[in-house]
Amino acid sequence: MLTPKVLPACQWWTTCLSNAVKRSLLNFNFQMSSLEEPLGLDNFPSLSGVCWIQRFSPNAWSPREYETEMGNCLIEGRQCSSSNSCSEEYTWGRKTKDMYCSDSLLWRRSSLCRSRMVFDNVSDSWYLQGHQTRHYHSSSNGRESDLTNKFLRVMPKFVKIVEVGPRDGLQNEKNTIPTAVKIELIQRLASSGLSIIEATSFVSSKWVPQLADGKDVMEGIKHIEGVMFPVLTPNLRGFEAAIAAGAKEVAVFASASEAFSKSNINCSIKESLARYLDVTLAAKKLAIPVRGYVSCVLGCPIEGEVPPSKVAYVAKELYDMGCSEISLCDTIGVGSPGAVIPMLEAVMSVVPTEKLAVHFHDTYGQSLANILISLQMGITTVDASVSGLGGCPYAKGASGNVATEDVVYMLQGLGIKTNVDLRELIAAGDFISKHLGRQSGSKAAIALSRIADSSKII
Ligand SMILES: CC(C)(COP(=O)([O-])OP(=O)([O-])OC[C@H]1O[C@@H](n2cnc3c(N)ncnc32)[C@H](O)[C@@H]1OP(=O)([O-])[O-])[C@@H](O)C(=O)NCCC(=O)NCCSC(=O)C[C@@](C)(O)CC(=O)[O-]
Repeated sequence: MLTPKVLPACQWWTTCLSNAVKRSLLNFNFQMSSLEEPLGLDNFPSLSGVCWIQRFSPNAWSPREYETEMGNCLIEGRQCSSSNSCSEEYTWGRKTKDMYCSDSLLWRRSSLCRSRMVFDNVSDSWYLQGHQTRHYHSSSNGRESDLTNKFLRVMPKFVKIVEVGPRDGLQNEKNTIPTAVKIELIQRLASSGLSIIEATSFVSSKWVPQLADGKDVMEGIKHIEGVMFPVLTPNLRGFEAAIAAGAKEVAVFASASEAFSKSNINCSIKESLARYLDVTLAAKKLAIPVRGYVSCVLGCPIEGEVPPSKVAYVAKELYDMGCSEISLCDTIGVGSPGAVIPMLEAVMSVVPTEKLAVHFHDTYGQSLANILISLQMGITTVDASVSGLGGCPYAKGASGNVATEDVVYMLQGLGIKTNVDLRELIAAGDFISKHLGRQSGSKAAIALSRIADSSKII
């Protein structure tokens, strides 16, 4: 039972909570919506992930100040204990409009910023899935912020996104995409704020016919300023063609798997490295930066497992020959964070972390988790493809790359800057998806397109 002394304190806290929510939400016109539609975010106020975090950080509200002596609190007329047991349990599916505004808002807020909301632990969080419980318990001062910091302090403030859609994305399409469409896609991507967009390839058109118009694409985008347009070059011939077409940055692509190297570029790893040495030497003379890709870092469609030591070897070779950045590619999207950690650890022991990028395909739905763990390990450059376009023609079963929209959405939720306007990016994704006649591969883009006014969210 609550003592008479405790009861007013709790009621006051409940009122404070409700008022704080109302004040903090920019005087929005909040309408209750059915929690039967958990993603119905139409009425969300327009706040970036960062704002949400600042406004709703546990410290901002200092719930511990309102905790009862007994560790109990009466919320909305129900008594719950700090042990997370509650006399009445509700699943979210069973929640209805009867829920109080504050409850609904808290759930919505935690849902929107779920990736950023790292609190004490599940039982101490603002929202308790499956429970009506709302207890703002803190047994030791500053515990929430310590834990929040523990997870977030390692995160970079800025992540550089390398957009690979026009190259990695479109190289795999069955139907040829008109050059004009490629150029417009690149223009739209550049308008969204992306500053590095891999534009095309200078490879054999017999091998990759979809990108046979590389020269024309380069011609069509040469007026775009402030954006780097690296292109793929498999050998010196490709490098020379790329430079003649106006390329200011190129990329070479080796593999950590012998079988994939043979299948993709028709030579062994050793032979490919010799070719790339020619490219990097030629590039050095022209002060052209060379990006190096390592494919199959978490598995090969032919060989299967690929040891981290092999990945580290190829990455170091590329780095030593002068590649300014090494992108580690899970070509078939088979890896999960448990595999990313040892792979990155091996590569980081031979190549400086700041020279590394990650490149995930989303075949098994692991890309965002893999990116998150990579960021925690110090990576600050992420490859992505608008609308999740992509796949390698020589890696059967590989699905598209992680969608750039999903990456930007996650990074925004973490309060990490990218300089990318998500709305413009989604518009670019819509453009190419419509052209290809299929739905976007970006979950964030699909979800946001269903919302009447997405400007309230992003
Ligand atoms: C490497 C080669 C050229 C070897 O190709 P080849 O057939 O082994 O060797 P070749 O030297 O005999 O060349 C064959 C023909 O291509 C010509 N050729 C030769 N070089 C070029 C060139 N640069 N540009 C245009 N044409 C070229 C060459 O002149 C010849 O023409 P032909 O005499 O028969 O008329 C070929 O295997 C090739 O082009 N492979 C490219 C494969 C490719 O682009 N794969 C997709 C990109 S990699 C990828 O997707 C992975 C990545 C990066 O995204 C990361 C990931 O997720 O893993």
